[in-house]
Amino acid sequence: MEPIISIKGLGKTYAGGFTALQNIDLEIQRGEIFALLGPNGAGKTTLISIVCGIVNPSQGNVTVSGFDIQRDYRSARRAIGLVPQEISTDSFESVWGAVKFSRGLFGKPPNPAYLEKILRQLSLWEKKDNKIITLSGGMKRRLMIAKALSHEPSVLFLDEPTAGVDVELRQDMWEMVRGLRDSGVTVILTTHYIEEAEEMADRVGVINRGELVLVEDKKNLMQKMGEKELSLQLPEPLQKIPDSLADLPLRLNGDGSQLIYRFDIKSENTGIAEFLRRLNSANIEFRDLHTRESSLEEIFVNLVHGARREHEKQLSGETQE
Ligand SMILES: Nc1ncnc2c1ncn2[C@@H]1O[C@H](COP(=O)(O)OP(=O)(O)OP(=O)(O)O)[C@@H](O)[C@H]1O
Repeated sequence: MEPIISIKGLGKTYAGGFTALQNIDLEIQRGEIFALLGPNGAGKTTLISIVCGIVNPSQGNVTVSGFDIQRDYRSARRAIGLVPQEISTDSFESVWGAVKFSRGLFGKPPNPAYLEKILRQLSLWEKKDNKIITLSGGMKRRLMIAKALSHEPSVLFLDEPTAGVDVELRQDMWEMVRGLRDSGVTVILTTHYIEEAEEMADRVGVINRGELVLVEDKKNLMQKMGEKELSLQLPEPLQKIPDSLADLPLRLNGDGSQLIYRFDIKSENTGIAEFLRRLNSANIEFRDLHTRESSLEEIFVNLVHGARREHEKQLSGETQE
């Protein structure tokens, strides 16, 4: 199936000469939730802004729903709903008035039944006649989404949808975004909360210093890059790792009551059987054991730090030449 968004060879150098994006190739499939992760200043907003036609690219092409964002700007833009980071609405407008107005901006004929459907989906129907100023922060955020959906876009961009939102509301937002995806909307979100990507995304893209360093199915990513830990609960805490086990990838937790063995999920031989045999020979007993996979956060930190180290190495190489 043709991707809903196709980005080829995209680059952006701002007027001052700063290159914010380079060589970005990315395809977004219809109906997926794609999370774009990256540290501050990595280029996430620049990328979204180009796709939405707010910033002009310096190189490359982007199509949305088959429309070139520069040649067919209006058709491409019509296919997109954008929820920016900042809440910006006319406070004295009613909820209903705001979504109706947003739809009108895209030249769409009125469709009260559709607007009712999205307000109900976003749990805002009861508030349709309320002035925006009377809504809670969470409701205002949902209203921003309703406005972005008002012209029936096929792709929804959410820039940091839950920044500064409390845990409970964040879970509600996640639930709601999944509901949108199930109703056929493709969702692309940027986030600093790795758990958000871990929780919601079908695929993850990591952007660092303007380069897309990785695009991967979330499940594969966690399997491919992740490590696992086997923790043994000890009946008697250990002061230190016994010398006879010193060559193994082991560590103790803070009070010595857990012995933690780290292994690679990809590896054919995890070494667990050997580890347990040697534990027995060392007369170390355990009460309980469990395994844990490394989180997306650990993977992400490794990736970004790894890339930074590589970059610094290159720079120091250049200065030595
Ligand atoms: N109009 C501009 N002129 C010059 N440089 C800019 C402009 N807009 C952004 N930049 C620079 O481009 C880089 C990428 O910025 P961008 O806002 O895309 O990052 P981001 O990944 O969205 O960051 P954050 O997570 O902090 O929102 C930054 O170094 C930023 O300073």
